[in-house]
Amino acid sequence: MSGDDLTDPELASEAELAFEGALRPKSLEEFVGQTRVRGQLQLLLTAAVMQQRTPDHILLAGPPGLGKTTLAMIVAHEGGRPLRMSSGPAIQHAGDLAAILSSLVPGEVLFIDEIHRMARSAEEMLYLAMEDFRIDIMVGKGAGATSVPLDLSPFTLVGATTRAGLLPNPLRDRFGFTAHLEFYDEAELEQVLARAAAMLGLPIDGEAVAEIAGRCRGTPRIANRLLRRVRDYVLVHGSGRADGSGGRTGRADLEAVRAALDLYDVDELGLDRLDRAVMQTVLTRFGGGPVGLNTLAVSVGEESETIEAVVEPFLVRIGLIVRTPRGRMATPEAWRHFGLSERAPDAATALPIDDL
Ligand SMILES: Nc1ncnc2c1ncn2[C@@H]1O[C@H](COP(=O)(O)OP(=O)(O)OP(=O)(O)O)[C@@H](O)[C@H]1O
Repeated sequence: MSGDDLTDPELASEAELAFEGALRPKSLEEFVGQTRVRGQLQLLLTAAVMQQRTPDHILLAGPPGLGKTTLAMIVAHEGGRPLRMSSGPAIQHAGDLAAILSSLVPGEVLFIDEIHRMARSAEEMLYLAMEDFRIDIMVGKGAGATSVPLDLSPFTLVGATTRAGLLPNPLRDRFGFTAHLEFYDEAELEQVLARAAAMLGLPIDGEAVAEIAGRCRGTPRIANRLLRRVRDYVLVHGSGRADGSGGRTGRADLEAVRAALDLYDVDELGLDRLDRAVMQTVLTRFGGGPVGLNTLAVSVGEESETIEAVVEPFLVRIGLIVRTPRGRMATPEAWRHFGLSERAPDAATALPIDDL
């Protein structure tokens, strides 16, 4: 994994998936942060148990790596229900969805990740399934085609999306509850990291934990990933102390964290190359903006969906960019962070991307 990939909340290698699986909290109580969402979910799940029915359908919205899959697993686990996992891109025809829905057992939790990427025909089938636990299956073709109703077992749909705005209203309205996951604050990330370090058997200093928490884009997935790189660093070099007194099995200290994260090009705000490229484009090529999303995406050679769902929410959150009706604009803080003084757009004097 390169330095860029290290802070990409969407990427996850197989080894990382196994590692994530081991670190996933299994209950709402163990789940760190998102206090409001946790309270709302707890109420919804408890009420369903008291009424002996399947919980309402749940939509989890928010940037990648904040715990949507983990929460879906918890919904199943807390209710002692089986879990079926699928994803929008895997459902390209209504038939794909019909096959899944018709094989659900009573009370099963169906998790559909990236639900906004499901085929339109499947989406329409889902409306009836969510509302009446029923689907209509088309048999035959052309004039002779007939629709045959099929009853389904009651189930709970947990949909996850990084782009709630892309879901058609009829689908969004059929979820009984929508949870908007927020980036985690540093105290919460410190808890995530301390828990993960303990599970990895990695002794780590408090200030080292705080340093990682400040550089992981408010995202537990990145926090855990950076922690793994720090663990590697300590394993190979010992702790970061100049005198090497940490030894090969040393503690992860502040020096080790700084050395490991600098090695992977993760700066003190957690910005990676793509973030920096976006900021540089806004600042130097467009004089601080406003600049439209598509122009920005083309300028940095990235898909606008990635800029909108992954890069921008974080840059907005840390106050480097604001969204205005006319486009994205850099804040005074952005000019300061990049050591530039505000000036008019001037393509001729734009810095090459590698200068930042
Ligand atoms: N609140 C939390 N407390 C502790 N660990 C967490 C929390 N949220 C997420 N994690 C950790 O972060 C990792 C990523 O979480 P998860 O896969 O649930 O994110 P996601 O939002 O579903 O991401 P994606 O949309 O990319 O699938 C998991 O391994 C989990 O251990």
